[in-house]
Amino acid sequence: MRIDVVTIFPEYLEPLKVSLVGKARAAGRLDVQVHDLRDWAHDRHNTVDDTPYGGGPGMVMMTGPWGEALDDTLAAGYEAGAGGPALVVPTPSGRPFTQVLAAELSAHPWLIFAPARYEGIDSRVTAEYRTRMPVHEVSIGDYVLAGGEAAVLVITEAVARLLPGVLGNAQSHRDDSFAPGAMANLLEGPVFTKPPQWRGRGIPDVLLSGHHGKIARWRRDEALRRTVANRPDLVQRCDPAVFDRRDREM
Ligand SMILES: Nc1ccc2ncsc2c1
Repeated sequence: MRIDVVTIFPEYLEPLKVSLVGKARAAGRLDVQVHDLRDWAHDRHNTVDDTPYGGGPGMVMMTGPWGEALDDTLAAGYEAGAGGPALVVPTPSGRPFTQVLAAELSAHPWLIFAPARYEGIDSRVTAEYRTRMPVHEVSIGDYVLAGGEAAVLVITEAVARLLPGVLGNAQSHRDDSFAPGAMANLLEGPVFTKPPQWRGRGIPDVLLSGHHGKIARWRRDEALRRTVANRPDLVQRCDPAVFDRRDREM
């Protein structure tokens, strides 16, 4: 997969050089290119925003720099042999980002991220590029951020870990709270590792029993307990088998 990010804060994307995404880049499974939008703002002040038509607070990112930046980014990607681009626009008014959407995005061979600052990007930009490629407007949640760069980090990590060969232990993403399967829509329960005693706190006996059926049911029960407490909205989406009282692995 190729990822391009066009942003006025390229340094915000430095974390894409470390950890899982950094390793995927080093292994050649992911090619990430970050571009400074101001390189396509040609006035003396490298202006990328202006006041909104119709009035109102804040500033809107202008068509000019974005159009030139996206055209050049597309040309460079095609030149490098990439194909099948999709534009990803992180925005609070976008479709909620979920594991399902992460899987959808991971199916594209090339993602171009256009994180906005200020009040957003002139809507003609997405209208223009919708004629050439899929455009995904994506929200990572209902809170106020200064821009979309943090969302690029979140979306990129969630997508990269779904790419073939990126996760060392294939089991890991099958066990995720939000991955398909019998434990889907259940939050992860408590986890423990050595030492067996820490500040007078031990390990639940069942986890030391070696009884896989009992361990599996305990984990289901604890996951259900946490899901009811923190995400009651997910409970109705759980596989009915999680409520099965028998000691059995699922
Ligand atoms: N403020 C805010 C909230 C969610 C979100 N998702 C992508 S950019 C963004 C910005």
